[in-house]
Amino acid sequence: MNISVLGCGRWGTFLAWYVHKVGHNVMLWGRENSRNYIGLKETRKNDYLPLPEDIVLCNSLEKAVSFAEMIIISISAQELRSFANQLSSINEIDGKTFILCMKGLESASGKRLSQVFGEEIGKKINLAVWVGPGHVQDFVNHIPNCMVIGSENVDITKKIVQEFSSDLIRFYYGQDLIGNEIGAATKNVMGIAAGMLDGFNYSSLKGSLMARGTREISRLVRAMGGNDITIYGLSHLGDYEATLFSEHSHNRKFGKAFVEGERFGKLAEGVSTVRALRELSKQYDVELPICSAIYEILFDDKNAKETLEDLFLRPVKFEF
Ligand SMILES: NC(=O)C1=CN([C@@H]2O[C@H](COP(=O)(O)OP(=O)(O)OC[C@H]3O[C@@H](n4cnc5c(N)ncnc54)[C@H](OP(=O)(O)O)[C@@H]3O)[C@@H](O)[C@H]2O)C=CC1
Ligand SMILES: O=C(CO)COP(=O)(O)O
Repeated sequence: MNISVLGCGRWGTFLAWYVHKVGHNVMLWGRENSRNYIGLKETRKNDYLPLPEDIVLCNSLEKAVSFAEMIIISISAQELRSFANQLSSINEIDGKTFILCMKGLESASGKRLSQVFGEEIGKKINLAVWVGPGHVQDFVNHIPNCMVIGSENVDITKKIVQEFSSDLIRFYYGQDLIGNEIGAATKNVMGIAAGMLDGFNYSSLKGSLMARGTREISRLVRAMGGNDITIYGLSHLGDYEATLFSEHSHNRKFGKAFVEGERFGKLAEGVSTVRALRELSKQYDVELPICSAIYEILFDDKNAKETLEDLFLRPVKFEF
């Protein structure tokens, strides 16, 4: 099958490498002036992997769209609305299958990425999300993982899983798009919290963070009409090792650098997601103590150590 991947950063380039490895013809799109794109064009590699010669690099969106039956998108979540708007003017998108491989929520509205994409595209397309644990560094070293693909159409979910399954990635069919998207986005906020704990030498608290983080996000998912058990699946709890504990996680590194007074320059999606969560917490009247603490530390200039320690001063309550 012909597959295009739109976005040639860390994850997009990996996805192109992966779908090529499982036997597809692949076109990888990047912006003309992108440092990532130019680097790949010049050297056929990036910091993570060598790009096989028969993956076609291209910077025409029209060409990338018309080439493929399935189109994977992996760009920064906050850019999805304007990018989808650009895509919507391309006639050939009708009837194609789009797969969002990103973990975020629109920060101003709290909307899920499939909602944002659907609103802007306004054409008849198939839409799915592909999330769950996995770092490029592990996959290229042949370390397998499990991930989840979900959509509102189970036939589409099954078709994508069939095309992309391999002994490197075992997929599960997602059953709850709300839970999978909220779960994938919010694990990054827990990753930032974990990085802060690491920065304060409080790493032993990450077990508690796992227990209480899943609990508060599952309450949100339920209020939004999703299934709270989804949060204990691959998109959220299943991604904690790769985020809360991994040396590769950008979100964890961001949180650690933040409390150490350093700057972490790479994309940490949890920063924008925590803004979205403030909005969702109000919209659905759900208390999100850990997410609120991270918001106050990042955006209200609250003292990080005191704010995290204040979580211990909350009234005693039943665990579940
Ligand atoms: N296991 C998983 O499912 C993983 C998922 N991810 C997710 O993938 C997404 C991307 O992360 P990552 O690859 O690390 O980020 P990077 O910063 O490495 O890449 C982001 C890419 O988005 C592109 N981009 C940004 N804005 C636009 C725009 N307006 N139009 C077109 N392209 C744009 C950038 O372009 P340019 O090259 O021009 O800068 C860049 O290529 C995130 O949502 C992240 O959470 C990441 C890792 C693992
Ligand atoms: O989603 C990921 C791992 O599954 C990547 O996490 P980071 O963006 O924190 O590196």
